[in-house]
Amino acid sequence: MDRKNILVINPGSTSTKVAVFNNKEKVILNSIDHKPDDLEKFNSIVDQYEYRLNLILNWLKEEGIETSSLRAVVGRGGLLRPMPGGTYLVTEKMIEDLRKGVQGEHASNLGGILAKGIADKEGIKAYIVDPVAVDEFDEVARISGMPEIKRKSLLHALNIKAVSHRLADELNKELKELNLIVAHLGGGISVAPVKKGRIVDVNNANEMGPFSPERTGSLPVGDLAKMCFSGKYTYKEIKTKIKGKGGLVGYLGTNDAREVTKMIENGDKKAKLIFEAMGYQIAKEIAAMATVLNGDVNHIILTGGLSYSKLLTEYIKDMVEFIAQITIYPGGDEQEALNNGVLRVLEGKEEAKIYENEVKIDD
Ligand SMILES: Nc1ncnc2c1ncn2[C@@H]1O[C@H](COP(=O)(O)OP(=O)(O)OP(=O)(O)O)[C@@H](O)[C@H]1O
Ligand SMILES: CCCC(=O)O
Repeated sequence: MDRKNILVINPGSTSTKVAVFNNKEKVILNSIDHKPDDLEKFNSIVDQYEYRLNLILNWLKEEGIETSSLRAVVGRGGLLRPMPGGTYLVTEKMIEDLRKGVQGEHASNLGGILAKGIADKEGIKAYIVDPVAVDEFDEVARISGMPEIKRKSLLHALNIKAVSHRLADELNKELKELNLIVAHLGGGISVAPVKKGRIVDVNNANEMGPFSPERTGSLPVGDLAKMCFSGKYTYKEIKTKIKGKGGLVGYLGTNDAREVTKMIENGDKKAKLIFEAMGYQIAKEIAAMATVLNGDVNHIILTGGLSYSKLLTEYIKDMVEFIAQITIYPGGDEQEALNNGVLRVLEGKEEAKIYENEVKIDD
């Protein structure tokens, strides 16, 4: 059979998004949703491997797509060791680290493992592209202010790199000619200065920067320390308050910006204040990243699900348009970004990186 298709696997906490591409053309796309009951029985994310693998293989069968038609398989990469961005071949060492969760557990740790599982059976290559552990920081950006704690690069690298490439293409420029600030506004928020294609700084989307639909972002540290030692909360409860029950969820009981917009339209003053505060913090972070680029900013990009909200984007625009022109790419398409990453390699525009050559392995 003619091997023409690329299988894309993007495992999330509540779904596994799958797609098949023929070159740039999306042949088919599906979101396989997982009920909480189905996932709760597993002790860890990697234990979900067989379960998610079978769902993907059954879906391919139902759609009449033979695995023998696949040219390559690509998965969303996870919390690996800090690494430069790019498209990576999935190697045994990478699989070992994805299984261990070297920087923690994340549903995307399964992406590379599932991709390699399917690719090996077909004797083809498996890849990951721009995982959340992409780290291209300037050294100065790692210093936190407390010697025991380092600033970490954990971010929506896949979409940030993808929209940066998209804007460069649309401007008919090379990415390495541009200085951009990209704000991915999703369930979590990453605001990154992209200097000639390199993400030289970013708020750690899990625990720093602006608050988001369900995360607190940065907090006054003294008050947080007091809360941690108040005896009222366990470590797990505090972690959930920071990520999961923070941000819009903490103040308004929902992580859905559409619901918040309805509340505001119905005259809810608290909802208006909180939503504006989120815009205010995002705008401040964008301006902070402009200083990282010494004010030499060609363009600001707003992307992610929240950037569908005109209310929010207009608020941000009003505060930061003095810095540079703003382009909005609502949503983002991670499946397309994964496919494009592999195509860049298959078409010889980029070389696939080898994980163990790019990261520091000291264990
Ligand atoms: N049409 C819309 N108008 C306003 N807000 C929207 C719209 N569509 C999605 N959102 C909001 O976008 C947010 C989710 O964004 P997104 O889908 O990018 O997040 P995610 O994929 O769950 O998480 P992440 O981007 O952190 O990986 C939610 O608050 C959601 O309500
Ligand atoms: C760690 C940042 C990416 C995410 O929120 O999933």
